[in-house]
Amino acid sequence: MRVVNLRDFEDVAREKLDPVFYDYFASGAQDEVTVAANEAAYRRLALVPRILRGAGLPSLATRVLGCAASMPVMLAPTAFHRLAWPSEGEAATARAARDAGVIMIAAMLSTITVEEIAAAGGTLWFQLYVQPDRGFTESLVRRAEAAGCRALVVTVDSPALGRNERGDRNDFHDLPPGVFCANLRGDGWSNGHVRQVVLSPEISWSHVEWLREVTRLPILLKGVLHPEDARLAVENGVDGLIVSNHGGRQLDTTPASIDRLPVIADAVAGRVPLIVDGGVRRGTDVVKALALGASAVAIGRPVLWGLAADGSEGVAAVLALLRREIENALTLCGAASAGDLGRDQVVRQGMP
Ligand SMILES: Cc1cc2nc3c(=O)[nH]c(=O)nc-3n(C[C@H](O)[C@H](O)[C@H](O)COP(=O)(O)O)c2cc1C
Ligand SMILES: CCCCC(=O)C(=O)O
Repeated sequence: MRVVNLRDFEDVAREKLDPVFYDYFASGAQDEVTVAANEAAYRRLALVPRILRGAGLPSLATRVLGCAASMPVMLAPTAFHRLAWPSEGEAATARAARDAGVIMIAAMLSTITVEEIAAAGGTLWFQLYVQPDRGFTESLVRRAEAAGCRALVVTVDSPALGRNERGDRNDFHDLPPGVFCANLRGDGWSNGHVRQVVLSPEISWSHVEWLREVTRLPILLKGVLHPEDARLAVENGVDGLIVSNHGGRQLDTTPASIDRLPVIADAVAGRVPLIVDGGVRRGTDVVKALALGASAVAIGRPVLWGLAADGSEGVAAVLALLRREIENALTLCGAASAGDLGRDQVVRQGMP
């Protein structure tokens, strides 16, 4: 099959993957209402182009929290890349991100260590699930710092694991032999013993305060949907927010993340950069997010589809396709760069 867009990669990946792993990647919580809503919401938004602005070819390069990126797209943290590409896992993803000049947010639940991911040499941020064991959490932060990660992304939408019914039907509750959460096999643990990740409902703002003292890295909160939480985050010294519903994998029936972006942009009023993820599949989706106040978007599943299809080259192809689409959409919008878009260039389809 000839692959011409991001959705085509999902078809290729579905053919290649063990159906149980495919379901793990594709699925969301319960009825998957939010999974569908994330993509549907972009389709309900319409782009209003400006004309005759002589913008020339658009520049996609940007900076987020001091990190240069060749385009306003980053790799969302996703767990268990060796389920998609067993030989190399996240190392293949990291090479593609490096070569494309985009920021990769390495998941704490990666199947090779953060040090091994960092060896690719690209710009890396580290995603953390705060563990009730503060000593262990701090040791993960120190490892991420030492590996050269440039920001800490604290996932805050997971006080418990979402109810994944495809996983239940498939009885998928353990990783296959030889695949494990490499960062959780810490020093002092007997060979082969891997800590269990704990998703704790006790995580609170006090942990954010504590992390603020533990590290000088910029801290982003991932999974913010309420404007009051966005305000509290800024008050608590957080440096950036990821507007996200975890790709519809945590609380089902949450709103589409792109529909929350404007209210959160109003709440933070430019004080910290916003990244949005969930359902971004087209260059036009990226342009809509930028126009509505995002500094960048992040993509989750499309990266996994590229990885499953063709390893590092598959991820590279996904990023190249998206780049071309963003360039095309910006040009057709009359914009010279991401910053050249106005909020007035996005309206609800069917509305004046
Ligand atoms: C298979 C899979 C694993 C994920 N693992 C994590 C994770 O470990 N930590 C995290 O913060 N988010 C995780 N996410 C959520 C993503 O970071 C992101 O929010 C989501 O995938 C964006 O939606 P999209 O897949 O529609 O692009 C995961 C998502 C998927 C699909
Ligand atoms: C225990 C968490 C699993 C990783 C994750 O965040 C996801 O699958 O969405």
